[in-house]
Amino acid sequence: MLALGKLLELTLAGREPAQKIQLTVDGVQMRWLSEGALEVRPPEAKDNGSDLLLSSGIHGNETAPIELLDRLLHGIARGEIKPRTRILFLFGNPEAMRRGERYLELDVNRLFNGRHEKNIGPEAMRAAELEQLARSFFSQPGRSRLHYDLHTAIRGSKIEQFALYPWKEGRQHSRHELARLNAAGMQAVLLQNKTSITFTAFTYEQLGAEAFTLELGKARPFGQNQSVDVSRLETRLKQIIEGTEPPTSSLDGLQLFAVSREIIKHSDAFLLHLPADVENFSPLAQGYLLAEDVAKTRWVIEEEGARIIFPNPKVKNGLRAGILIVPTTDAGLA
Ligand SMILES: O=C(O)CCC(=O)N[C@@H](CCC(=O)O)C(=O)O
Ligand SMILES: [Zn+2]
Repeated sequence: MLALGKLLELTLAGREPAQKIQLTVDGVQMRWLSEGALEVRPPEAKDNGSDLLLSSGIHGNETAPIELLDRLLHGIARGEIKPRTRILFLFGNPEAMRRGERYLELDVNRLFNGRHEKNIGPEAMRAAELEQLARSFFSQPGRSRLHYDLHTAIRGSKIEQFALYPWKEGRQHSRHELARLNAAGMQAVLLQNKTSITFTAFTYEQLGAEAFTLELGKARPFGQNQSVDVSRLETRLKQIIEGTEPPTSSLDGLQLFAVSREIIKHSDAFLLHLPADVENFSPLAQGYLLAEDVAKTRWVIEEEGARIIFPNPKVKNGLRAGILIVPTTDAGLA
């Protein structure tokens, strides 16, 4: 296998490859751009005009998505997967990956869309670099742009695999992209309704990509991901990469949710009234006191059919400590 196919090994070892550009037997070019960043370019005659950004390791302890991208890269480097798309592979937070931690000082996925400029340290610099790599990758006009940022969650989930779809004023969510996610094994999609500071919010809002955060199961250390079944996503990604994706338009079985409220932790006095092992998508009854904070702030459930995802009272003050969601329909899709 070509040495550049071992991007994960290089990244975990903190090494730069001796040779920055390599060609596979089929003339596919692999180009190392920076730590944890590699571009794959098909021969011009094979290029189908699609640009695909695949990122993982934005949170260093979410290893199933890192292992998935590693397998895809190996397949390409061995000539077993024959790309017709341009691809940018990114491992988001290499130092956190080496330490097996979500982040070191700052959560990289809260540093996009301008936030890195208001912070200092290696993670703020990395977020700036990731923005630059994505901006440069998606700079070619006339090509389709798709970004999947792959994650696993801190806790178990009543719905194992789901996507979060960013929002931008004046732009409609795409039915076609949801059908694609359905075919890739996602069981639910959460439609955002305001701007955000995540990586996919940046590529969606500023670079015009279709962009999704994909949650694939529970976070576990390297080599312990047997229970995280990414087979349907992996198959779909290979098809997208090779330009052999079967057409699909079905949203059958796909559950849609809208954000009702983000629970923001304002102070160290923040209290979240949920058991530590509560699962994502757990239902919450109307009238339930979910959280309390300074100045007598109270979060009481008013919504019918409310559920909670990503509850986390340990986030830094000012950040989201959970998302309240409600069921929605496909009425607003384009
Ligand atoms: O399990 C959790 O609490 C967090 C899992 C995770 O990392 N999720 C992403 C979602 C990003 C988005 O909102 O699109 C995150 O919190 O960064
Ligand atoms: Zn994550």
